[in-house]
Amino acid sequence: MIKMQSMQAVLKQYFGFSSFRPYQKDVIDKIIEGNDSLIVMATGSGKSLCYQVPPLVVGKTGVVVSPLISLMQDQVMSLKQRGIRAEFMGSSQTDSTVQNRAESGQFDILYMTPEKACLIPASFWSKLLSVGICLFAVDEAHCISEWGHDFRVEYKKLDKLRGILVDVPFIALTATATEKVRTDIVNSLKMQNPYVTIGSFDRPNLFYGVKSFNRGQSFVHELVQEVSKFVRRDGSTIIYCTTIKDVEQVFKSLKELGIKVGTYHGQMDSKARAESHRLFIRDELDVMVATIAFGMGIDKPNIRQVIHYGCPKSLESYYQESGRCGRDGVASVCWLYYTRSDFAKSDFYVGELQTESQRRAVVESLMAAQQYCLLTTCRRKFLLGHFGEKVSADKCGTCDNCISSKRERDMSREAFLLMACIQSCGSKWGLNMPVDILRGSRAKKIIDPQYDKLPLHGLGKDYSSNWWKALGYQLISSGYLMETVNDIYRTVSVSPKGYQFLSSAGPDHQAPLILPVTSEMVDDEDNKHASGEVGEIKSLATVECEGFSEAEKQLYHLLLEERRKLARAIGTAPYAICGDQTIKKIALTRPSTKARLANIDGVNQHLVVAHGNNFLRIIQDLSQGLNLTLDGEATVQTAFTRKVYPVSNQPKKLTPAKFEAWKMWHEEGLSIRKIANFPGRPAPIKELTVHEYLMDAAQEGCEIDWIRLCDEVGLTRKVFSDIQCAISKVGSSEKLKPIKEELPEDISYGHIKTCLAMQKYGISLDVIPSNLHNAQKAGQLSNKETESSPCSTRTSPIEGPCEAETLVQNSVATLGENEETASVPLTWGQTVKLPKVHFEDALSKKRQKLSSPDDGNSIALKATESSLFNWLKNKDGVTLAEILEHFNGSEEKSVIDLLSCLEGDFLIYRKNNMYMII
Ligand SMILES: Nc1ncnc2c1ncn2[C@@H]1O[C@H](COP(=O)(O)OP(=O)(O)OP(=O)(O)O)[C@@H](O)[C@H]1O
Repeated sequence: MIKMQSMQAVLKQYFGFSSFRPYQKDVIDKIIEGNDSLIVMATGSGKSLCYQVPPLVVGKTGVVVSPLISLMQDQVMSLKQRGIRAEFMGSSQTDSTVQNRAESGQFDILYMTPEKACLIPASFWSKLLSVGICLFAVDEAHCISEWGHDFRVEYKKLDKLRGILVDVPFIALTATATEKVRTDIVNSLKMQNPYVTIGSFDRPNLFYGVKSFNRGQSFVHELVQEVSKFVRRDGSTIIYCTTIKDVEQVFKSLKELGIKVGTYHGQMDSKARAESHRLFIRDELDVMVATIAFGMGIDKPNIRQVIHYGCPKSLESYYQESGRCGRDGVASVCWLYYTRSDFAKSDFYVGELQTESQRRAVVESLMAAQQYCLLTTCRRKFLLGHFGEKVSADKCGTCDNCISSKRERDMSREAFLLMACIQSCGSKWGLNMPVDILRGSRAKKIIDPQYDKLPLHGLGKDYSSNWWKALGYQLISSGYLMETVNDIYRTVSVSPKGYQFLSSAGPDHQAPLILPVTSEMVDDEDNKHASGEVGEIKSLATVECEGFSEAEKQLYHLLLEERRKLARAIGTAPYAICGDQTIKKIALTRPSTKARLANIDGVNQHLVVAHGNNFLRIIQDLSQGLNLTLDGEATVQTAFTRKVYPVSNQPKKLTPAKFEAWKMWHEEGLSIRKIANFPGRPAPIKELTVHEYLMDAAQEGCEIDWIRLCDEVGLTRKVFSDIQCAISKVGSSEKLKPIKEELPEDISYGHIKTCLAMQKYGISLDVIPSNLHNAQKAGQLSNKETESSPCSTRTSPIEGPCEAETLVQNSVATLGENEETASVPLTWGQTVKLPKVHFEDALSKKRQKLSSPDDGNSIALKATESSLFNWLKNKDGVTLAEILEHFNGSEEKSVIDLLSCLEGDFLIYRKNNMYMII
């Protein structure tokens, strides 16, 4: 329990977060207990926190091995902005004192390259061991395995440290690891009975889409126009190209449009690459055009779009690279553009590989990426399936294939021609040969084997070669054709299912064969240029600042600019100070005191201590200029009630009954109960069924007012967070039953499904008002009439100014003479020495000051700072209403003031409008 409180305190104090993400708490616990651990979790899921928190809890150094200097530098920069003592050791470290300071235990977190870890003398380790080392973490651990997609030889040598760091827990972390790679990691690092955590690979806030394109200048022109619009509206973009030539071409076109763009590739010298990287993460560049040399571990949270300009060489690298997108959890988009020629690059990727099995692995990886490109079903399901994760739903609702209603038509004649042609030329070629025959080619490769004499020669001239290849891949994915790999060569043959079709057909008669018209086919059939389709990016872009008033929007942008200036002045990245989402919350709540600022999710203690006064002054000045009041009631909910995609017509996959139910609820405002018992029905249906209809409608992109829905089904913040806890305990949201079993009886499947849907669409808990108008008792979804009411868009945050001494004063008061100091700016740009705050000391001293509980039976109980604190100590979180009920002898305003003071002192915190002890 004590450890838990410390973990929670560390989380808020240093990171500014009020809750752990799934798995984090358990993993941290296990590490603190001394277990070796293997952590396989999605990109951007927060793995780093698992090794960053333990050193702060136990007060010993955590050593982290990381493959890239730039990655380590970014991490160190961010940690320093959180008041954490972090450094890196590697060839580019210019500070010669780092090693001495490291071995005497002066760092909480110490990063090093694998080379450094292996080469540093044993005396370094023994000195560090004597002062205390709490973990040895290997980040991007898939680099250990030759089976991983990014093998590094030096990683293989880390095992020799096992004999030196005998009782130190070894932690391996990666976002992509097949079973084979996982076993390799555990064996290579000689892990002993490791605690293994494998989370979901899903990134629910990412939209996945694919398009075919041609590498012509006109396409590049269209693309850069769209990117420039996107950048202006939504934010940072990375464009990954497969060649340096493409990088240069796209870069040049963007530059000509006046976009702030940089490049990153292997032919740039290391200084130029580092500068480009630095400018991008510091928001000085809006677009980075790069080869895959740029990427692993980039944790700039506000990248809103990742475009692949050309098919990647494997789905593993696609997942890693697209995983740079939307790391703050906000909806973001990942587009992949491919051309047919990308699929023929096996020769290029196979390069120097010696063995057939290595070459085969590369070809198979490329084939999986090709399959992803040509898919007509849910891309997310395919991607997750590739990593061994089963998804029962056929549609995710947030990929291009799930949201667009694809055209289909009978292609039996064309399928007959292609399959017959493959059969006629002996099934020993890929798709190119039969397609060239059908298109009547007279190339040498056709004439020599006399394929021009085949009766099918020239019968397929009406379609382009790309059209035929698209059909070929449709037939492969629907099982009429089979593709086989021989060394690096692929051949296509007719499958038993295809034979069946051929044997019952002839040139003039075939059974109907309905297939989707893919985007490549559409281009051909409608004579439509691929470039015209780029425009779709726009309609799928994230909706920034939805629900903000005009003035709040302005304030948000001004605050972003102020954060950027501050970051520049202190030489850090804006996101290291705090994330965009935190700035949004500041723009909406406009705190007037440090206590209120500290209460915002994402605000850590270092920010409050070092920059709090400046932030408050700027918030005040800007708000005044925009006629906004301070301590505004957060219209936060509306800001995060993101619409999915507006739908005017019935989505194709939604049955009329479901669409009707959604229209009655959404457009006519009828309650779920009214819809279930609608007089027009032959017989009433269950309310739970109506609720499920609404969930299906949401899945199909219909707009849902989540506040109203939560209100109707009784999904309170408490219920929502109970469900989140249950999910994190179960470790997966794939099956509902185990989650339900972790929860009280009165929390229904309906609640769980709503909660999951909201998580999936990235809808924050903040949307749920603290006092639901109609909130039924949980679990009574089908029992009570819940007339719909106009949706409340306002919560009731705690009001009233805080007259408490400020956090800085408190903290300074607890410091001894010899406390360490940290350099922080006084105003934007100036720096002074501020005492380094030891939070635990402050906390314990504050606790000692408090007297024993005066929780009595008196009729009118008065709240004091200490009585309030002691009473809260025994509670698992209470609402303001409950506090007021208990301390019935105190005025609401004075209770709120006391709470603000305790919050300001970091003794209590507020989460989902519940007050808890840190
Ligand atoms: N509990 C939390 N609450 C809010 N944000 C969090 C939490 N934990 C981590 N984050 C944020 O999530 C982002 C991603 O975290 P992190 O860099 O650790 O991801 P990762 O799992 O290592 O991903 P990758 O494998 O792609 O590098 C970071 O910006 C981090 O600050």
